[in-house]
Amino acid sequence: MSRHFNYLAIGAGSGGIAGANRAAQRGASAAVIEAKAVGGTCVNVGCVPKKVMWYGAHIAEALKYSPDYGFDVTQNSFNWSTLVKNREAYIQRIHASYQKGFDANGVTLIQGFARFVDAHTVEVNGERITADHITIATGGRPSRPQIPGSEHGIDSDGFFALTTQPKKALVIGAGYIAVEIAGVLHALGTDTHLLVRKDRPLRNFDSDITDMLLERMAQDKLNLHSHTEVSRVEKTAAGTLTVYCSSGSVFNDVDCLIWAIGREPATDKLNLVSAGVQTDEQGFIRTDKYQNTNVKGIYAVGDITGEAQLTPVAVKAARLLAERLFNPAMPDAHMDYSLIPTVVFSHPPIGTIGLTEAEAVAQYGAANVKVYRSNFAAMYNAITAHRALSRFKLVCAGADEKVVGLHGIGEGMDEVLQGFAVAIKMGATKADFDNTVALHPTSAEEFVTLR
Ligand SMILES: Cc1cc2nc3c(=O)[nH]c(=O)nc-3n(C[C@H](O)[C@H](O)[C@H](O)COP(=O)(O)OP(=O)(O)OC[C@H]3O[C@@H](n4cnc5c(N)ncnc54)[C@H](O)[C@@H]3O)c2cc1C
Ligand SMILES: NC(=O)c1ccc[n+]([C@@H]2O[C@H](COP(=O)([O-])OP(=O)(O)OC[C@H]3O[C@@H](n4cnc5c(N)ncnc54)[C@H](O)[C@@H]3O)[C@@H](O)[C@H]2O)c1
Repeated sequence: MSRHFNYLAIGAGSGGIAGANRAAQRGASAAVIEAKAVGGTCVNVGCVPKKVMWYGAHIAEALKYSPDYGFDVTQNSFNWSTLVKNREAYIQRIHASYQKGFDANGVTLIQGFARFVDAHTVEVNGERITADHITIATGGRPSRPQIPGSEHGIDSDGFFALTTQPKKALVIGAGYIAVEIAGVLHALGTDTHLLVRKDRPLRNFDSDITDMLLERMAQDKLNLHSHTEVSRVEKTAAGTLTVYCSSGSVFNDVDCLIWAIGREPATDKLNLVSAGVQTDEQGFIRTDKYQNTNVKGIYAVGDITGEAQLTPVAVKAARLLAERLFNPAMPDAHMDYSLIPTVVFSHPPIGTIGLTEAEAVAQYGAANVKVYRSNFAAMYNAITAHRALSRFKLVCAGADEKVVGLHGIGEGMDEVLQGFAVAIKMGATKADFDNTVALHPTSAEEFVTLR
């Protein structure tokens, strides 16, 4: 048995789905192969379940503030499994809507694990499938450290598989995932410890923003352990974990250890050698700006390319590739990887685009960089005993004070960023920000009233 398509995506995650649908909309016969669940990391074990958990944490925080708003509420319990059940039902609905989209566009979904046979052929479930154009969109998986007992921990996939709430959790790592999972667990009432190897999490972010994150973590009593690296994990007879660190500290009675130490590309089992596709030493498939790999007719998009590992990046790159291949009006379509906005769903959320202050100084020289910042109490917390600060910051460069970086941490920052990202992508200057009438009373207005 064999089939032929104009366009074939391997992996039905953010990039694979977006590219196959767009190719079909442009008249190509298109198929996508998925080994696990449609929607990939984002829908099943990433953005979507994470954001649902974050909203759950948000409600826990609102309950904490509610007495100051006049509510006399008795919270009897929090049922983790109800939250998980409703979250998974939502994910099932997303699966169904993807199938509807495939049906509407005429995309063929093939369930199974794909391996290359040659540059135009893949094999799945014993069937050979050929295509004029093949896009590798296989994403990645969580990494594990090579230390004794690491198998006693779980990773972000395991976190989303938890059906009961951990009592005492250790989250290891300093990136997005570690910060987000630790924040959710802490807000929902787990005794949470975030362990980072250096002084702080999110070290690539603007230090003014991470300073405020550290303040807010301390205020909320989330246990951050800096300069703490796990060296060994042991399981006790009682089933709990004892976690030993190279600093000498030991954590006892841990019932959940979560590794959030980065992700590795899923290229190892694809048999790329048969197709002649090269990877870098870490296994990522590097492409040119048109998503071309080193083999003609084979492309890569999304996390597998090692570029910014974000769903909208995978989606946009895949759609633009499909436009280039099948839309004669867009022969030069390609993704612009500059100025990608990003949000960390911490407590409160962080939003950022462009250069940090340190990066701007390195690029333009200190004399050519001007920074504006504001610390303020968002009105949400103005009447609560919990007086929490937000911090917003603009990094400007050159005589015309072009805004080259915008950073914020505070309630609502996740929603504030998108509109400002448009302005910055268009090359807005500080004067453009100043010329914009504020929206009052909001946190966002701070960005157009900075002095
Ligand atoms: C915990 C977590 C939270 C995240 N939160 C956010 C967020 O808030 N915002 C954001 O923008 N991004 C977030 N991300 C990142 C985002 O999920 C990824 O950037 C995005 O999913 C990448 O899409 P992709 O198409 O490259 O790969 P994936 O979504 O990983 O999809 C790859 C698919 O390929 C399949 N596959 C692999 N090999 C084969 C094979 N040989 N044959 C068939 N199928 C195969 C896999 O099963 C998978 O379904 C998060 C990630 C994680 C882990
Ligand atoms: N809100 C979002 O948009 C969002 C959320 C989650 C993930 N993501 C994407 O997924 C990607 C992966 O996230 P991530 O958090 O897994 O990776 P990451 O690369 O952002 O962070 C991994 C962290 O783990 C640390 N680390 C590595 N080895 C370690 C060890 N042995 N012990 C302790 N710490 C160790 C690293 O120093 C690094 O800080 C992100 O880069 C991001 O693009 C995005």
